[in-house]
Amino acid sequence: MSKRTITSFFASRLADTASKKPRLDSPPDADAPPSPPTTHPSYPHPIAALPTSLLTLLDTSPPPAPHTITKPDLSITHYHFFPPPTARQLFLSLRSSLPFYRVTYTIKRDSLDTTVRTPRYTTVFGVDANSYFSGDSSHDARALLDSKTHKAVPGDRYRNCVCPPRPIPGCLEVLKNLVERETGETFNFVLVNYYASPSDSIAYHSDDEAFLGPNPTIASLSLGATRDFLMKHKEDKAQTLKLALTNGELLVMKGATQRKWLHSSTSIPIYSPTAVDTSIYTKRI
Ligand SMILES: O=C(O)CCC(=O)C(=O)O
Ligand SMILES: [Fe+2]
Repeated sequence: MSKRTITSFFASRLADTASKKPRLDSPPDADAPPSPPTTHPSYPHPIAALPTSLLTLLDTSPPPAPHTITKPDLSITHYHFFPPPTARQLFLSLRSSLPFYRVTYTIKRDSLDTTVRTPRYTTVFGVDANSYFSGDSSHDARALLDSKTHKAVPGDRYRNCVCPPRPIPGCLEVLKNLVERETGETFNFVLVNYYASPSDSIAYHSDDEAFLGPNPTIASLSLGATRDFLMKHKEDKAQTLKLALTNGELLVMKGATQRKWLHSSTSIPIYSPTAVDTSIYTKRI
């Protein structure tokens, strides 16, 4: 590449960056006091807002450069969405503010009921497209309303639901908005997995639950340690994929990907007190 070409390449990148709008809807004022925590009766405790200094970093991060992967029945785009130091601060902030839990469920093993604990921490927010929460994350008495009638949702609508509706707290709403702006998609669930030790992982599965629709878009933001994301085609066993998801990377799966492929996330190979990981998993319904 000639010198002239390199210069013009960087000149156009700089021009792009300068013309890019701020990434956040309301860019933070660095001197503003932190927003109050988000509260709701469905939360075990108030959920702290992201620190203002971190919001400022999110707003000034450079625009990400997407990469696409071409394989049969697969639609994946991935981005270096946040610079690693910003992603690390996000990880620490969310790890201390979010109410994580281990999901347990019961299976029959040799006709005995056995309780299984999932090998990761999780926390889920959002509600399906039949309902929505009134107000926004600055309101603490947000009511669950029917999407069509705009009246209170009947008490039994989510009675047997494994993930009872919970409004998305402000700290995750910010990230959801950034992902929506970049991908042009809208999401109404945010699931955060926290892999707290080397033995934490998620087994092969696809996010193909009926309520997600036939071709759901799933965006996954990785924060913390680099971790292998493994994929295999459901029918064509020769088709596999291994991606090392790094701190601050955003992976977007679309189209037939959930119908045709399985994905899993391994436990991390080398453990140190800092090599823990979380992924923010945003689902569109
Ligand atoms: O943590 C990840 O990257 C994947 C998580 C996942 O596949 C899920 O929660 O369904
Ligand atoms: Fe998944």
